[in-house]
Amino acid sequence: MLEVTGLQSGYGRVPVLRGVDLALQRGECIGLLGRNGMGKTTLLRAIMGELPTWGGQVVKDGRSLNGRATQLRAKSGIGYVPQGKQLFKLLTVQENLRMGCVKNFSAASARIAEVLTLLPRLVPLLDRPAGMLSGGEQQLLALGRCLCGEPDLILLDEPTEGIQPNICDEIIDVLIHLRSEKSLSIILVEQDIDFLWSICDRVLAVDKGSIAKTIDPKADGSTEEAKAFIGIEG
Ligand SMILES: Nc1ncnc2c1ncn2[C@@H]1O[C@H](COP(=O)(O)OP(=O)(O)OP(=O)(O)O)[C@@H](O)[C@H]1O
Repeated sequence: MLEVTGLQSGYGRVPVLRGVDLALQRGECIGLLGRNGMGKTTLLRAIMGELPTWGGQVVKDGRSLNGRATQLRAKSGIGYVPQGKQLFKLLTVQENLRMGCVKNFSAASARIAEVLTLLPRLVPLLDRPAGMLSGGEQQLLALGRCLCGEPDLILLDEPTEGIQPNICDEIIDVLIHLRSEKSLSIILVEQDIDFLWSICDRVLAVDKGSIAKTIDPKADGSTEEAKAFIGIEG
């Protein structure tokens, strides 16, 4: 469903992605792992069209997305939950969810109701400004807003950063459910190896703007391999 070939991108005139290749099937989850500044966020942003494609191709469901604006990529079924969440802090939870209904605004109420069945913790918070939620609640809202766009592929950038374990578990449960019930495809940037290993079919190790190796989470010694790659002892 997604094929990225030879993708090059960066900031200003500074190259970051130096020819990234990856392919993702429907219902598959791949993780991106790597040390700080290696290009993981840049890769998600380039797939989403927030950064220009300098070389290579991003193809979804057989159609090239090169030259297509972020909004059109969202309409093609890609959802993005950026690091730092980028919520509308002064708008309520309900209004933020409404803003996410990019595919079919006229059916927003029904879609929001559906998303709230997956994220019931947001129900009592619907009238509260997003800026007055806890960090974990904001993360759930960011995921909920993304799901309101009815994506079939979501790009998640460090969803567990700085949040409590119980909310991490809720996020994992929702992702596992959507993957198995709706064949949602996921690209997940995460530093938390347990999280990656709980959900990913493959983990791609990103180094200096390209994919250095592919790790099979089911293989013996794979967590040690991952820790060695990002420089964690033990
Ligand atoms: N807005 C920006 N303008 C210029 N350079 C940037 C910008 N954002 C990131 N960079 C640079 O691009 C490189 C890759 O950054 P990126 O955020 O993709 O790394 P990352 O692998 O996601 O790291 P982290 O784990 O720290 O989030 C880094 O050298 C970074 O300093």
